[in-house]
Parts: sequence; C-alpha cells; structure tokens
Amino acid sequence: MEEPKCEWTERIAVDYVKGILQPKPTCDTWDQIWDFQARPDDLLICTYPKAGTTWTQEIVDLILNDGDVDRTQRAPTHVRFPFIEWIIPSIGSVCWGSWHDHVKGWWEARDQHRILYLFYEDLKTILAPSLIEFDTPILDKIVHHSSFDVMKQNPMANYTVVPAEVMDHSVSPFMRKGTVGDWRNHFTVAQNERFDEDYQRKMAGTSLTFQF
Ligand SMILES: Nc1ncnc2c1ncn2[C@@H]1O[C@H](COP(=O)(O)O)[C@@H](OP(=O)(O)O)[C@H]1O
Ligand SMILES: CCc1ccc(OS(=O)(=O)O)cc1
Repeated sequence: MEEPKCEWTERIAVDYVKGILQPKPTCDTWDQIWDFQARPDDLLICTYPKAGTTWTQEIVDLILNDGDVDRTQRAPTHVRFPFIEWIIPSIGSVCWGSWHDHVKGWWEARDQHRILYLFYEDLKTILAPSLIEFDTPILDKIVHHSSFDVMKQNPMANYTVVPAEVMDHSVSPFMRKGTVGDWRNHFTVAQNERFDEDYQRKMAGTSLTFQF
C-alpha cells in the first residue's frame, strides 16, 4: 500500500497521560480536563474519532435549532461544538487510546448514566431517505440537512473552512464516502483475517455487537 502523502511533517508532540497516548497539550492540561464539571443540561458527544462525530454534532445542532439552517450555519462545526481535548497528533501516532476500550467503556456505563448509545450503522439505516416518512416539517428539515450529500456541500459542516495545513481536502475530502462496509474496498483478505482475530480477542466478554 502506498504511504499517504503529507507535506506538513512537523506536527504536534504526543505523550502519555493515564497510560493513554495523547497530544502533549492534552497531557499538559489534563487536570483541567479531568476536573470539567458538566451542568445538568450540558450535552456531551463522546465519539471515537472518525466514528460519526461531525454527523452527530450536526444532528444535535439541528434538533436544538428546530431544523433552522440559518441558525446552524452560524459557524463551523469545531466552533459550534468545542472539543474538550483536541489537537491533531503527529503522523503515525495513534492517540486517544483503544477504540475497543472506548466503545466497551461507554457501553458498560450506559445504564448508570443518561447515555444515548448510538451506532453509525443504525443511523444510516434509520435515516435512509427511502425508508423514512417524516411526521413534521421540522423533522423533515433535520433529516435533510444532516444527510451526507447536503452536509458535504455545507462549508459549516464539511471542514473546508479549516486551513489546508490542518486538513488537506485534496488528499481526501473530510466528507469522504459516508457508507457502511467500505472497509471491503480497502482490506485485503489477510488484513481482514488479522482484524477479525484481534477484534474477537479484544471484544470477548461484552454484549456489545457491531454490524459492520
Ligand atoms: N451526514 C453524514 N452521513 C453519513 N456519514 C457521515 C455524515 N457526515 C459525516 N460522515 C462520515 O463520518 C466520518 C467522519 O467521522 P468523524 O466526524 O467522527 O471524524 C466520515 O466517514 P468516511 O470517511 O467513511 O466517509 C464521514 O464521511
Ligand atoms: C479540523 C481537523 C479535524 C480532525 C478530525 C476530525 O474528526 S473528529 O471529529 O475528531 O472525529 C474533525 C476535524
């Protein structure tokens, strides 16, 4: 496989905090992050990167604004939804800890807290244009404006307003494909076997299942 090309080689340093690799600024401000006190009506979106964060943010903002795009297009996603910890790490280092621990941890916590556990794959099915019948014009607008094709054209939701040094859309647009199962177009049989073995081992003992 060809190495991804990127001119911007001097990216931010990483370090460990609580045994998890994180961008250095996150490590340096960890005490503040840990001490974060949510208000009762705060809404936290807790996704593993690349798992549908931006889509969820758009849906939430559309719901909070009754589907009014004049209001949701007030600013780009990262301004509308500040990240508690968020710096892009150096190329090659995978930060934010294990995906398996992330999804299992929130799964186990879902009964003790007010957690709505969402699956990207379910949202794709539930919000499929051919399946959904809208009850209200507001719901209609929310679903329309959070669809992949519409978000891809929305500069306030597609990350085209961030500098190319941060995200170079000529390498890959952020709104890339938005489909389930695209791994089949990229994994070899051998890679898939390795993935399956690793997945079975790390997800053993949980009732959590994914339809990918
Ligand atoms: N409205 C939408 N519908 C479906 N997928 C969406 C979407 N908006 C963003 N995505 C997809 O969510 C992924 C990015 O997730 P995150 O926001 O957590 O980084 C990208 O996946 P692909 O690269 O597979 O297309 C992106 O295309
Ligand atoms: C602006 C850079 C960037 C990087 C990664 C993103 O995805 S996620 O929200 O962390 O999943 C979005 C924007």
